[in-house]
Amino acid sequence: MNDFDESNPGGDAPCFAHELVDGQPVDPQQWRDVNRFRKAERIRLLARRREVPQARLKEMAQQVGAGLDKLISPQEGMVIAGYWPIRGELDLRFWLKTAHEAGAELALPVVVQRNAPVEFHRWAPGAKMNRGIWNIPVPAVAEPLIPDIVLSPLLGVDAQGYRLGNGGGYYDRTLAAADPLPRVIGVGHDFCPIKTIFPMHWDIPMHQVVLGDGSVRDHRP
Ligand SMILES: Nc1nc2c(c(=O)[nH]1)N(C=O)[C@@H](CNc1ccc(C(=O)N[C@@H](CCC(=O)O)C(=O)O)cc1)CN2
Ligand SMILES: Nc1ncnc2c1ncn2[C@@H]1O[C@H](COP(=O)(O)OP(=O)(O)OP(=O)(O)O)[C@@H](O)[C@H]1O
Repeated sequence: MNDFDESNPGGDAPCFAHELVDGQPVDPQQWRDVNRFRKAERIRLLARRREVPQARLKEMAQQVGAGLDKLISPQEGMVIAGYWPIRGELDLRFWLKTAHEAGAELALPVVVQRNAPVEFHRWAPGAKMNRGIWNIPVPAVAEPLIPDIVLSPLLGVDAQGYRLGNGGGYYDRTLAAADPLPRVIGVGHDFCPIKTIFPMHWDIPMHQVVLGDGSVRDHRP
């Protein structure tokens, strides 16, 4: 396109070859490049996870639990969303159980519709579960709750606190629709950090991140 072409003083028609995400234009070529990078990183990090022995996964979960203890004082009236571990994610159900015993209410993410925000449904340790989309276990009784705190499982996290997840955009959509924004605490393995995920306008940085080496990072107030 040449806006200064004298034979075409009005300039070319503006380029509408943009896709809209959340009502905002996204340059398709940039998104293609970023998507390719994220895909490769997901594959690398998932492979890395698969190499971790069970005993080390347990150790890392304990470390994350200790980190969460420094950040959160579970109490009555507090709603904490955890997750049911899949694909080598850290199993923090022991920590959730303690939080529940301290009076906090718990919830798990449920994909109720593809490419839409997730809902958080009430859960307690031992509750009856069903298989949801992608076979992820979800509470058999669907009682939506609004969490104050969301523990968000990471595949990767960048230096600014942006999350690389499974690639469905579920947490991003959920947080974009949430008002007020809950406190989002990313949790993951010690090898999750990457330099940048090349954040796009819909990516929302997490408040804090706790990793399997016991580290706790603050990213936003
Ligand atoms: N434990 C846990 N529960 C969770 C999440 C999570 O990351 N961890 N989610 C956090 O978002 C939601 C589920 N997100 C998911 C996103 C994509 C895929 C998935 O399998 N994607 C396919 C390709 C995409 C497709 O088929 O449409 C794949 O990876 O092969 C699975 C879960 C809700 N529950
Ligand atoms: N707020 C939003 N509204 C509409 N689409 C969105 C929104 N947020 C993300 N998406 C879409 O979701 C897709 C995946 O996004 P992204 O790569 O950030 O996934 P992710 O955060 O790794 O996945 P997940 O949250 O499921 O673990 C992108 O194609 C993006 O366009």
